[in-house]
Amino acid sequence: MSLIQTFSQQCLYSSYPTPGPYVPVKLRVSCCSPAYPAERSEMRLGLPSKGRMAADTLDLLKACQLSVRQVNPRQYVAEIPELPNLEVWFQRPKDVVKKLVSGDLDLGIVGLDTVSEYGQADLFKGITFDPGGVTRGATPIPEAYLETYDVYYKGNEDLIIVHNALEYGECRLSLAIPKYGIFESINSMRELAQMPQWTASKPLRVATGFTYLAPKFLKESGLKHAMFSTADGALEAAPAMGIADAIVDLVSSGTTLRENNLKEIEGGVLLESQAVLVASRRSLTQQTGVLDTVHEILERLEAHLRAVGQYLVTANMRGSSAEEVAERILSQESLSGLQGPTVSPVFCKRDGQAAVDYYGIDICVPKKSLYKSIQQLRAIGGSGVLTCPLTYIFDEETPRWRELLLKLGL
Ligand SMILES: Nc1ncnc2c1ncn2[C@@H]1O[C@H](COP(=O)(O)OP(=O)(O)OP(=O)(O)O)[C@@H](O)[C@H]1O
Ligand SMILES: O=P(O)(O)OC[C@H]1O[C@H](OP(=O)(O)OP(=O)(O)O)[C@H](O)[C@@H]1O
Ligand SMILES: [Mg+2]
Repeated sequence: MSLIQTFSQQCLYSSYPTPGPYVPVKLRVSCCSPAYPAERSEMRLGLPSKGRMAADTLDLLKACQLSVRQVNPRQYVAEIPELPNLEVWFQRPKDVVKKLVSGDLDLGIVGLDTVSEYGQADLFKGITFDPGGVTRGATPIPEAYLETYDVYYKGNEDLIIVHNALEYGECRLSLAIPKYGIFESINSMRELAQMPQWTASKPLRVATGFTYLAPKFLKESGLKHAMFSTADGALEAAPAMGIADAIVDLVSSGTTLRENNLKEIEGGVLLESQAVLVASRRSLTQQTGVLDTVHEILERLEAHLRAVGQYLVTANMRGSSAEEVAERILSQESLSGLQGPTVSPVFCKRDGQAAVDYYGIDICVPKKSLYKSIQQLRAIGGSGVLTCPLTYIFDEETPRWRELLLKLGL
């Protein structure tokens, strides 16, 4: 698929038909009906098989008591005992998305960048890709592809982001240019687009693995003359090697750009990304059990992510009434809790009757202000302070569940 993209984008978007040093592209296309599989009874969740997201994804699921059980680390299929009738399939992140689009997976966890780049179902409609094909890159694009290309740019709604912020894999997709030479004084996309150097015969050469998002972004930024080459890694070397003028790649700490004398520019961020839970609309609406399973996963994810970094603090406090104790607690800024403190009477027996001298209090506090909260509690008379990390905070309703039902029109 990426070769089809590269091929069509180079020919359509670049101003000249046979791009100089760029490799000829081999492809063969054939028509077929949409590649949805026969109805399956089991649900399938795709997880990254390798790379920086793989371990974090398993860790997150484990923290939600959804541990993945893999009989053999070389096997690509596994299970989550808590979720019956669900198969886990380990795939490369981009293949998770492609298989969601083709209907071979129902759910997946990958970076938003990967969903945005590869989640374009319309490109696949009526086309299969054969990497062993024979057509060469200089061949004119048949009319049918032009139509596909147009549809493709409009995006699609076949994939639904169920949870958009799983709080790992944070990075951004950015355009970067050299700090030196003709780019020394260029600091924004507007300035880059206005440079006189880019013409039909000498377009801006961009190296990127994002052959859908990058051309779309440059086109929208008003950069008329641009062409694209693709590579699988170490893109940051391309400008210094003279292969490209700019790159579009993922950035998180910015170290790789800095070490390679490259800089980001104003307006040059294409996308902010982190891990997301994504589902096929078709599976959600048509396959038995998928929506219920998504509800359970979503509830656990939301409740867990809400609880991350929060501690439950309990203490006893002497007081004349629950209100008086609550007022003392609320006078301290670190002790207001999620919805205010819970204050409950501690009963003791005095002269044969139940009496209250102490109140038990429960508060949630962020880990970073835990010690400060304990100091404040002590200062207002708290004793017997206990703390424990929280696993879940379940709200009355999972906000993203409501959003999902709305998106599905349910
Ligand atoms: N530097 C980074 N910091 C944080 N997250 C990143 C970074 N680079 C990539 N990611 C996120 O992790 C995902 C997987 O990236 P990773 O490099 O592990 O795999 P890949 O690039 O698809 O595969 P490979 O590099 O092996 O070809 C990306 O899609 C992105 O969401
Ligand atoms: O801003 P930084 O923290 O320096 O991270 C950015 C680098 O991380 C990713 O590469 P990765 O490590 O995945 O290697 P790859 O090029 O082989 O994918 C990305 O492609 C950048 O090269
Ligand atoms: Mg990578």
